[in-house]
Amino acid sequence: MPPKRKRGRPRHKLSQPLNSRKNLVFEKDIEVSENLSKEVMEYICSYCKKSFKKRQYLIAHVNSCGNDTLHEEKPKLHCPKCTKVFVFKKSYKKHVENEHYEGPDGVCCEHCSVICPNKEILQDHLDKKHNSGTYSCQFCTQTFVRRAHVTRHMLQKGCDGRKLREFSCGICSAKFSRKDNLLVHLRLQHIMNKRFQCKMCDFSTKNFSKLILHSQRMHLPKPLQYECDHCGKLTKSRGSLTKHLEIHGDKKYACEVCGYSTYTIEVMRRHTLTHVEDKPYKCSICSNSFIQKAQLLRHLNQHMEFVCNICSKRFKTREEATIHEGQHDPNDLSCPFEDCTEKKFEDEEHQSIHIKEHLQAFKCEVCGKPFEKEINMRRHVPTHALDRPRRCMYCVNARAYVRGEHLLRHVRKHHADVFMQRLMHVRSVLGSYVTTPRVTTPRVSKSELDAILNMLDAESDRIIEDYGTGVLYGGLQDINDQMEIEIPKNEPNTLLSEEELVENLKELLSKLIDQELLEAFGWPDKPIEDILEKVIENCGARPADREKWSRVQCLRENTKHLFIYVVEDKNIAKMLGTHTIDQVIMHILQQFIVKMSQTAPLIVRLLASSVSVANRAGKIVRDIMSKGELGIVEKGKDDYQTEADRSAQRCIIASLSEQYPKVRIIGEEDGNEIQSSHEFLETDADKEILNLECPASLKGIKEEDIVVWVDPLDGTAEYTQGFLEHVTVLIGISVNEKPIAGVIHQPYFKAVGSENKLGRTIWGLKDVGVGGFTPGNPPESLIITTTRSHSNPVVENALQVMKAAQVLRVGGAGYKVLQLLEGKASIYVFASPGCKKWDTCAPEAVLNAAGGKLTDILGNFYKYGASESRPNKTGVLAAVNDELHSYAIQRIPQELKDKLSA
Ligand SMILES: Nc1ncnc2c1ncn2[C@@H]1O[C@H](COP(=O)(O)O)[C@@H](O)[C@H]1OP(=O)(O)O
Ligand SMILES: [Mg+2]
Repeated sequence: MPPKRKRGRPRHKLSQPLNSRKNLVFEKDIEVSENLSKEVMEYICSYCKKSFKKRQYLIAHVNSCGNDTLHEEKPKLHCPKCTKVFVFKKSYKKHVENEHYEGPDGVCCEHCSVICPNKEILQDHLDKKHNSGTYSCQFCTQTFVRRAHVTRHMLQKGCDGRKLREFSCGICSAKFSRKDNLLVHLRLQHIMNKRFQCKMCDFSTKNFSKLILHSQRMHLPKPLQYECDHCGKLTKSRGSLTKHLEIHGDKKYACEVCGYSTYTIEVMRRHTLTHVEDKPYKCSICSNSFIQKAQLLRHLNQHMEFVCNICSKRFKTREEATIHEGQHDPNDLSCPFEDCTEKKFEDEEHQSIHIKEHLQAFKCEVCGKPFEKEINMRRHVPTHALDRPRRCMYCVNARAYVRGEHLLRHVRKHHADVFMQRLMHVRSVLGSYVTTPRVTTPRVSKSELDAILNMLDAESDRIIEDYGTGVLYGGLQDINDQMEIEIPKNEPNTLLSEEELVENLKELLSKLIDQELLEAFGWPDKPIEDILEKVIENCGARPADREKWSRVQCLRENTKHLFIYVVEDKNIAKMLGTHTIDQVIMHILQQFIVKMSQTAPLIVRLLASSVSVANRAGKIVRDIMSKGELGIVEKGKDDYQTEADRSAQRCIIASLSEQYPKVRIIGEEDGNEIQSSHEFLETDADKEILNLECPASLKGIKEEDIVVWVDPLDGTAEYTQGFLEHVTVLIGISVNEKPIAGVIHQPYFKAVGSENKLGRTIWGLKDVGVGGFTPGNPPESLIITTTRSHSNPVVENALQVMKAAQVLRVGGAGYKVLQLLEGKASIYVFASPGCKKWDTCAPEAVLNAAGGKLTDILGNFYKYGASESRPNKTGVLAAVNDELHSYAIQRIPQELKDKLSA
């Protein structure tokens, strides 16, 4: 069928290329009637859009305009009373007569300045300008702008039951509803045999208007374009540019059904139709309807497939498919696809398996999944994309979904209240509100679901905009929801800093992923994000797009994938719905600790707990000092106690006795029976220690065998005098009266390069070794370390006999032993009874584990049983090795030894 002629007056102006002034072609001059003011006329240059009052001015202008392909437009008529412009004189005259009537019997429009000659014309004006869309067909309820359109609609559609007029072509079978269309058809198809030839190329057509279109598209210079200053977009007309500029303003049109907002009213009108079940363009084959005609046409293509039953080749018509099918030989066992190299098959089954492979021609380029229809493959591909996932802002971790329907399914199932509220809103706005809002399984139409999805998208956009892209996690939970979420103990409800996140992820990967695999991916040298991505890719998932997400977002997103694709643990998957990614990470790591602390041997667990508890006590010591209220109490001569001693001891004893109730714990300060205070309870255990391999000799130790000696603040005198680096927290673990493990925590230690971070914890375990510091070789010359605040003539006498190159006078037994361990001194000598079991138990255990030795001045080991007397009456003598220890013992005069043991 020939293409239908477009209705209305032709939009394009006839134009031809011109090479010289001679070739200038003008439309036939308009006869300007006397009563038309010349002021209203103008002649416009179509190249530079300059306007001229007279035609000859325009002709003169053409010479200077410099364009050799000029063409002229018809002069335009400007109405002096309003802003309307006319091309046709007739229209202009009609406009003046009907809308600017000057006679005495004119009727005024109450909405605008128009004056009409009579009521009918006024009614027409009202219909057209002020009552749009109010005329409807009483049979099909379609609405129209004008009354006349209803009549035309009746004639064309036959809604009122009257038989439609039909104009058939007598030569071919073409049928037309309008006589003029039939005449055009006859003229073009059957009478005029002539083809119109393009003068610039070989193109020819029977249809003259097609020739015009062709020459405009192919041979005219690019139409004048208007450029947007904001984004550089080019538009063909000034009007389109004005329209386009709206998008640089606010999204001022909001849909009251779903909250979607946009810049222009046209887009909003189109959007509103998405909420209407009955869309204007209906498919005659199925129940689908569409907003745009192009959508319907695309959809109809899907119905237009006729498939060969043998090779499933597709055809546009049934006839073509049937003819093709007939060409197949039913006994032929070859592949019917022409360009296939596999020709013969053993049997029909093999043949059909092979044919299926041909039919699944569309493969997803990400996962290789085959599809028979390209459209299905296209729908599938975005499931791999993480570019802009939709997010459920009602989950703490803002769970991401690639497909809208999955988000909807999730919200409907897990946030039923939210879903119902949105549904009620949509229905109330659309006027389909149900009287029983609490329907357990409401039937929800597709357009309602689309509206709810739009609302969810708008909500998540708003949140992301408000909070910035850095905060995607933790969205819109109601207070009630938040209360329902049980945050596991020790998991902070806040987001981790980037540094903390990286540290925790490293630990997580080392726990979850096989070491060999990690090393293959570049562990531990490559950045954590690279390794995480490789782990995810290795499991067939696609990592987050680095260009679209920040580093922290990528880390969190990829960790989520790690949990979903790599760990595949049901409980973790469940937790992802209720906790932030950071919380899940912390929870898993905590679980590892709990698991380790349940399975590790008692002595390892106790040491690990002691390290954590000593850290906490150190913080208490610092906090009390920074508050400045030390609460000093004099216990005896040169023996002080502060609030720091008391509080730190309370923390240590409460925390250890809570976890190890049968272990005997003896602290320096009075009140060992101090009640456990939850304020100071520390139940963490150091992970590094929990990972230690416990020697067989220590595995069988029971709680009852253990006595723990606690000096909550060794070097109290120094603490009160400001020699803070001398201060230590000591926890010594003894079994069968011997010190076998110990912790020396230095609350005021400053590591070089990280001066802001205070404190370090040194530990030692028999037959395992020491940790928390870098051991140093003993100094080349003999350096002795001794008391700073508890000296006396006997102590000085013992020092003199050592013939040392240097004597260091520092506070605390713990600090002095540290000096030995770090190679700052080689022997610790204190020939006085002031030290107690809690001062030496931990230092002795650590020194032993490092290969050193601590005894009394006589060379005897102290015993650390619970019933032992507390004071170390015969002084302290410690050295980094046996040799130096023996040397010191030999140097101490017998007279001095006798004096101390007396
Ligand atoms: N005469 C003393 N009276 C009380 N405590 C002493 C005495 N001599 C030593 N100590 C304790 O032994 C530790 C080591 O002694 P010094 O620092 O003199 O070398 C001291 O930190 C101190 O413990 P504390 O400070 O915990 O009271
Ligand atoms: Mg002490």
